[in-house]
Amino acid sequence: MPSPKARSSSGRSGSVPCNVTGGNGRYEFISLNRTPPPHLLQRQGSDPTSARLRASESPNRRRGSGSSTSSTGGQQLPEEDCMKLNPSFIGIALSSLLAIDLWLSKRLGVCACEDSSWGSVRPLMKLIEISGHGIPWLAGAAYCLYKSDSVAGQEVMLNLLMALVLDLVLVGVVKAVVRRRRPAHNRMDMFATFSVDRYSFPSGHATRAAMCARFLLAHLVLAAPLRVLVLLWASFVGFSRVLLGRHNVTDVAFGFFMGYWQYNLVEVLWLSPVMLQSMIGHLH
Ligand SMILES: CC(C)=CCC/C(C)=C/CC/C(C)=C/COP(=O)(O)O
Repeated sequence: MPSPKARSSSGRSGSVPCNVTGGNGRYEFISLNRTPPPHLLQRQGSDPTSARLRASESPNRRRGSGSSTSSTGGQQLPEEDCMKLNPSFIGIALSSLLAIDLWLSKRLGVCACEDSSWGSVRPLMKLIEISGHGIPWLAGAAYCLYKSDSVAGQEVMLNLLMALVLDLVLVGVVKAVVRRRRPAHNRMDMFATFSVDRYSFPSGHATRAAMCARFLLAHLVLAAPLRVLVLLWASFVGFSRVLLGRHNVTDVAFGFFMGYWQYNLVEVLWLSPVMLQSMIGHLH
């Protein structure tokens, strides 16, 4: 492996240096996508330093002038070098978004502990947290299913239960795959968590809030003030995750997005009484 210094300045065979010194001792920058001016090409070939560096190249580098190179006006550019020297626009945009996300989330984590600037409202935030937790929702849906005496009511409650379980599974899978750590300022004092809940992307509370809000609006809640209340509740659940320092903003934003689409999946998988009866029939 050539040293980093040698890699950045070498006039290796088949490649164009990022910068070279001109005759006046100043650096001249040239584009990788353009053919270098003849005086630079000539200097590449004759300069004893660059010749020495070319000679010390690794076999890999030398192979770079073969099939895995891109041609630029007769010059061969190793593709790996092009990628390093020209970081992609998407890469820069993502790193910038991530930096803004971390900065904003840290600033908004004003209830992360009791002595934070809004530490006094932490108990209220934790109450909102519990309202979006999986256990009260699963227990509530199971209780309503048990108490419901109409077929329509049982159908809705059974599908809500199925939606809640689906949400836990999907969020668990994404968390286990992405493995993004929770913000450093978070205190891990949440009640009843799975092992994947040490990861923060996406927010399980946000997915549940978005999915349940859509579910309630579609099947249960009818009066306009209650519909507004449901939407406010879902928004507060998401926002409280960042205020408590549990999540970064992007975890919650993606959680809302995922929960919204999860509801569409629930509609596709909707269990009708006829289907249930045939499933029960198959079991017997
Ligand atoms: C019946 C049964 C196994 C219930 C499990 C319910 C449970 C422990 C859900 C976890 C809910 C939770 C803490 C999610 C994490 O939410 P984030 O917003 O912090 O991702």
